[in-house]
Amino acid sequence: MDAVNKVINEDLQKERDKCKFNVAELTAFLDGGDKFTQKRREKENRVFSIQGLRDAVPDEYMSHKERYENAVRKAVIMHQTLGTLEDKTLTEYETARLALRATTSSAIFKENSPLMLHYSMFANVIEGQGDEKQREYWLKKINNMEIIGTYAQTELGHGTFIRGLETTAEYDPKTEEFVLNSPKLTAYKWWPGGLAHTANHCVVMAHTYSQGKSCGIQPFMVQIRDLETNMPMKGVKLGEIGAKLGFNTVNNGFLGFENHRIPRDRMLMKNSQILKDGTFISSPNSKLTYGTMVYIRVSILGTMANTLGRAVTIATRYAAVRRQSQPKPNEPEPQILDYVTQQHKLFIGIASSHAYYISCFWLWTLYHRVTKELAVGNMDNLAELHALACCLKATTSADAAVLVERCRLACGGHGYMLSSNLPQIYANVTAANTYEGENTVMLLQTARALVKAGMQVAQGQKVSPSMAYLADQSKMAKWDSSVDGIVKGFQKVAAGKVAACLASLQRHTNNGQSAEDAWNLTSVQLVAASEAHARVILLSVFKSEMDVQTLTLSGETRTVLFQLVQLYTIYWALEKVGDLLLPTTTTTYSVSICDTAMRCDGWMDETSLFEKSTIQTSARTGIAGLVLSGLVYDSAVYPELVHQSLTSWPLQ
Ligand SMILES: CCCCCCC/C=C/C(=O)SCCNC(=O)CCNC(=O)[C@H](O)C(C)(C)COP(=O)(O)OP(=O)(O)OC[C@H]1O[C@@H](n2cnc3c(N)ncnc32)[C@H](O)[C@@H]1OP(=O)(O)O
Ligand SMILES: Cc1cc2nc3c(=O)[nH]c(=O)nc-3n(C[C@H](O)[C@H](O)[C@H](O)COP(=O)(O)OP(=O)(O)OC[C@H]3O[C@@H](n4cnc5c(N)ncnc54)[C@H](O)[C@@H]3O)c2cc1C
Repeated sequence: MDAVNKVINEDLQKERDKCKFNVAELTAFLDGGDKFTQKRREKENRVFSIQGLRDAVPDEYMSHKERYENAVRKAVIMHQTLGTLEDKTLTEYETARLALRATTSSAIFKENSPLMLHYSMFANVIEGQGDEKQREYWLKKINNMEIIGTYAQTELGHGTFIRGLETTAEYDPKTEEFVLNSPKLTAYKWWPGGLAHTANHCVVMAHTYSQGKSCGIQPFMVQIRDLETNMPMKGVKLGEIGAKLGFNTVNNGFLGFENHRIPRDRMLMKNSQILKDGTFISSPNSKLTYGTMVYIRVSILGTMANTLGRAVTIATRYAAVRRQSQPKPNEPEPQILDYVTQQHKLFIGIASSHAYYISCFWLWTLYHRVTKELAVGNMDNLAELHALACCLKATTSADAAVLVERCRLACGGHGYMLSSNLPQIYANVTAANTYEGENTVMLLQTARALVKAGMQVAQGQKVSPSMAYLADQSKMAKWDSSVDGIVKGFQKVAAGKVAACLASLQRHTNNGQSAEDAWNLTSVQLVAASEAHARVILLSVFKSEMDVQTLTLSGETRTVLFQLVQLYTIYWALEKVGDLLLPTTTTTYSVSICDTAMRCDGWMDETSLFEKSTIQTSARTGIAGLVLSGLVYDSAVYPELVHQSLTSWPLQ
């Protein structure tokens, strides 16, 4: 550890020496307590000390096949290591939190692993879709790696439209088997991670038929490879889908069936069942089959926090050590971190990483509550969970992709080097805009719920807690530049957009358009309303969680966390200034956003609106210190991170 703590650059040490807040306290806060910081460090130090995880040559100089084989080699080491580090004393929530903060588990190794789907979706779908006997039988095999699996839903012809999936499973009551087929090329499963060579089992989502009738899309546990020879089973065709923008060691593959027979008990029967005689018993809610996707969408907020956190750590460290240009004659070249434009590029990434992290755990809490309710047949809160998971997954992944690319750009030519790791981080983060529900489609799902809530409000009915603000008819007579005031402004914007969508839908149907065409014609506005709702949630949760969670922290630590909340809130107020300036259908503002900038003069200078979006130099040391002091990552892991003193950034 001492070697790892060796400072490699005097600029970094200089920044580090200025730190005024309690790094250990802040690190423990983000980890969930001192004991978790210790556990995380043990895990990270154990993994980082394994020489076998170091590539003999940079993997970009390997062939596609060599990279895959190298990834398998490391996956085995990681499994053996992380397996021994598994702490059975932790709750599921604590384990998830630890994994999220640990740079070793999800981020660097699992994310690009051929076992990624085995860890992320395979176990979860059995947990969520298997009946008690099936869970008992399969989870043991999965957890001790007797079988390796993936989640095979997407097909060549359909990814978004699950009800359009073409893989068929026809029940044969004579043999009490299902016969799986891929009737057309478009029915081939296409994309599942690990499917090409790694997985020997998978959960297949197939259009199921029994007694000549459709039973909808059901999940099936299917063995696709012989456990001894690893060759494809009879009636199973497998292969690799080819090189991609990223994830090139995840081994994404294709899968086709030709009269492949499986026993009846391979249909996962927690929610729906097919009896021996072929009688179909449908699920109380057909969308329970989609449960694993909701689980992953929730976890994607954490993945975005972790991924963006790594990118902004790299870029901010770089900005502390890179010296460039000579704005003041006869003075040394300044650290590029002293340029306000550089701060403007990076500090929002630091704030966003924390906002996603806090929102992830807030949403996890709802997820676990709804999962418990579903277990006793209570579906009341499933729709709200689905709506939140969709818009937050879409918004955080879209923002993270933009901000990671901005981190790359902020490092100039060196950011374009693969050795910076920023291109690889970008390749991974941008995929989250597509997988687990393409972002536009996800935003439109939330828009469905918003339109429904808007109509309920109009009829004086109660709506779900996360949409309750839609019923707030109070006028914002004067712009309030506090965080709470800006959050309220965003609530008015979202409410106005929802109202405008309702008006548009009504106008189109009044003009004779069908409901579906009216929806399509209004879909751009619906996506915007859904994003506005996501902004309300992200901003309000970040603030409200900080209000509650930081009560026991010291003054300096609270200050720096609330500076993040303020930066995040005002950044988005300025990004969405057009929405905030526009009189919405439910609210008009007598004061413009410029007054906000005026009121935030502790933050901003008094010139153009654009310059008001920058962070004064006096605050430069503040936010940079957060990441340079190891807030985003513990300095024990990135010892060369600097501690940056915080100036007293005026709080509103
Ligand atoms: C974290 C690191 C690891 C990452 C690993 C990543 C590897 C990647 C894996 C994958 O990508 S797996 C494949 C993921 N694929 C998808 O996400 C497909 C997206 N499509 C869908 O989810 C659905 O097709 C749809 C878009 C939701 C539409 O479904 P459907 O056509 O059946 O329903 P609708 O008619 O639109 O809506 C009907 C009704 O149902 C409600 N609903 C829809 N989905 C859910 C759900 N998951 N949970 C609860 N409720 C749901 C929907 O809101 C409608 O309700 P009402 O409005 O009628 O009340
Ligand atoms: C890296 C990666 C890993 C993946 N891993 C897996 C995996 O392990 N298992 C698995 O099953 N799948 C996996 N997928 C597939 C992924 O789930 C799908 O790509 C995703 O669901 C999008 O579906 P699609 O590719 O068919 O795109 P499409 O749905 O065809 O989207 C194309 C365009 O059409 C638009 N569109 C589609 N439907 C609508 C609509 N109703 N309204 C408006 N616009 C619409 C979309 O917005 C988008 O702009 C992975 C994908 C990637 C990129």
